[in-house]
Amino acid sequence: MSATEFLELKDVSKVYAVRQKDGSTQRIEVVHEVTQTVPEGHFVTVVGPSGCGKSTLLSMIAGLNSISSGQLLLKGKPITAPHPSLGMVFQEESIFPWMNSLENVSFGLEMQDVPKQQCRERAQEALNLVGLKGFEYSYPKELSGGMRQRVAIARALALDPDILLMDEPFAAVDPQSRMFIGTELRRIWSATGKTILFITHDINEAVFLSQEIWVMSSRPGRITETIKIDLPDERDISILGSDAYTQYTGHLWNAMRSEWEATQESA
Ligand SMILES: Nc1ncnc2c1ncn2[C@@H]1O[C@H](COP(=O)(O)OP(=O)(O)OP(=O)(O)O)[C@@H](O)[C@H]1O
Repeated sequence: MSATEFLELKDVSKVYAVRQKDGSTQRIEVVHEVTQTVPEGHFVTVVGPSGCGKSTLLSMIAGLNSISSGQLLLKGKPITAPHPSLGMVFQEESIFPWMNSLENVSFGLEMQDVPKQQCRERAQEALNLVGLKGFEYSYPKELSGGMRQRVAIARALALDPDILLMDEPFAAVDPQSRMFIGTELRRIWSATGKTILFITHDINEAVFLSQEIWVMSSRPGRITETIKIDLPDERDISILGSDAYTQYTGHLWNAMRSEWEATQESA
């Protein structure tokens, strides 16, 4: 399989029917003709102003939302419904408060009728991978926000997806912890070789994490720029002071400012 055949978006658009005061519906285009490819094993981040259609784009790739036109292909096959090869991690904490970490991570596997013993083994492996060995029997309220999100990542990884879709997964984590959990995510990504598609509002996080950043325009969301991040693969927080890092964040701030200004003008 050539790299371009892994995840392909060809002229993908999304139109929502938005209910009006008089009960009628108005068709609003939210995503406009997005054509992009994600090679297998890549880490791609989507940034753009609030409401530009980032989550809509991700939910279409997850098969949770239909496309209005265009083509969306994973390994050459159309994505039409949620699929086990697509793992999702959301912004809001989605782990169950009444289950401990091991039970939370096992849950998805049990739903797929994986034998109980195998569920526990795979859940334990996933928890080890996200650095939560020793916290298997802790309940969510006994973990920090960052640790709870790592349980959510472990739950997605335990299902061994081809691609991990992450919609602002660290939005509720405090800024300092966020950079550390970002370092953890890079380590998990290197260890598993998974393809990751990540959404964030945080420019520093986008540059720190990614190999490639897609800048989305204000609604209807188009990809206005694809930025390759040519920073060393081994990234830790020491990179934050480097000239190259500062240049990328500066460039991204400017790109985002133009899009933000466009949202204000159309408001
Ligand atoms: N099911 C729906 N029906 C109608 N409109 C919707 C629906 N879901 C989202 N929208 C609208 O589509 C637009 C894009 O929403 P989306 O959540 O994709 O944007 P976003 O870029 O992820 O926003 P944010 O950064 O604020 O999370 C918004 O104007 C939103 O109101």
